[in-house]
Amino acid sequence: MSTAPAFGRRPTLGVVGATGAVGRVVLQVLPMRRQHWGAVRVAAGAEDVGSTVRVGDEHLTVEAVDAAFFDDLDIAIFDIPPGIAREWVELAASRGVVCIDNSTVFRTEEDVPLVVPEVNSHQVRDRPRGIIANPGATVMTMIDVLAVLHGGWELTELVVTTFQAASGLGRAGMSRLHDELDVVHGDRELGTRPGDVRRLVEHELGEESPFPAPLALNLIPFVGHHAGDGWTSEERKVRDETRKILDLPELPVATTCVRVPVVSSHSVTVHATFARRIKPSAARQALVEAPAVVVLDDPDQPDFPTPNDVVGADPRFAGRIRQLEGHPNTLDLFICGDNLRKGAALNMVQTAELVAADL
Ligand SMILES: NC(=O)C1=CN([C@@H]2O[C@H](COP(=O)(O)OP(=O)(O)OC[C@H]3O[C@@H](n4cnc5c(N)ncnc54)[C@H](OP(=O)(O)O)[C@@H]3O)[C@@H](O)[C@H]2O)C=CC1
Ligand SMILES: N[C@@H](CC(=O)OP(=O)(O)O)C(=O)O
Repeated sequence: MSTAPAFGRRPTLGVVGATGAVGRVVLQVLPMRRQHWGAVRVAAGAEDVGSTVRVGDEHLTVEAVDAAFFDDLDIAIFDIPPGIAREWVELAASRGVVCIDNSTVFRTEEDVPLVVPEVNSHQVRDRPRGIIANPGATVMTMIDVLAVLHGGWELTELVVTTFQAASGLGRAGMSRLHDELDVVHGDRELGTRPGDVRRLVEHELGEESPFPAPLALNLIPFVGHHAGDGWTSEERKVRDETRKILDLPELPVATTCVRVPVVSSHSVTVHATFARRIKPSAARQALVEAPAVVVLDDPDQPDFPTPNDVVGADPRFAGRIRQLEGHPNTLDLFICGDNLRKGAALNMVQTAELVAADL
């Protein structure tokens, strides 16, 4: 569809990859926000075509992704693997569909905005190619918080460690973690001898896995692939996407990305340095006032966020806010957020709504 919807007609939304880990959450988020849309259509890979998915009370038939699918759409959300995203997104955009893509493919391209509505909503209009990129879930976990702190104290340096859930690798990641947990269940000696978990998991499930090491009873300090100089692709993404969203192209960002045996919800520790002196109490108050952030921070209770406690929730949850003695321009904190929800699906739907309001 190459023209704006007729006056009074609500736009038609397409969800491509509707049966995946993120796509399913898009369909869960939509019923509460259904008033923005006319028809909703869904598409996925061959194995799901013809099946039915639900958006609230509506039952939608999954269509094939082909040129015809894009004919009647105004806006499309893409939650498909990066290897096929460029082809379909560019085809849809060439047919006048405004595309919001969740893959890594367009995020660092100069003429594609990378949008978080709470941080840089104005950029949805600056889409010369008709394409808007959605940030990775890891950056989404911390970006609202960083934007608030940057607004108050001017960020000059970041040191980040991530604790990423299995669902960051979609359905395949969640499924593998559950399979491994089934295998390690019940043996209380397991984990006490070097390599015993790896031997058992590989013996029972084979060596082929979406993860580069066993995840059950373990953690993996390597997410993505090697991107040069010892950094992983995920660590480069955290740096590049953070710089682009905050418009700080030179910001030093040192990240260590770690996969942990959590089903869903990413967490990060942040050690941030600012141009101005920052008091933890003032930072806490600024975060309490931020609409998309919830502060859970009382060391005496103790009260802090954990990934499992926040799964399924929309906000980012911040806690453990403190400062290194003698370093008044720094702040340390811990943040959790559902990587499939605001980390991916909800942010895309909110961005689509901004576009829809303006068509
Ligand atoms: N999981 C996360 O935390 C995040 C993921 N992302 C990105 O979002 C995208 C989707 O991720 P996720 O939901 O985790 O992935 P999943 O593997 O869980 O789902 C992939 C979806 O894409 C569909 N698909 C696969 N191949 C094709 C094809 N050839 N043609 C059409 N549809 C196809 C699948 O349908 P079928 O099963 O029928 O093949 C499925 O609906 C990826 O680009 C990922 O990098 C971004 C941020 C966070
Ligand atoms: N890569 C993240 C999930 C994510 O944000 O996807 P992307 O690769 O599209 O940035 C993870 O593995 O946890």
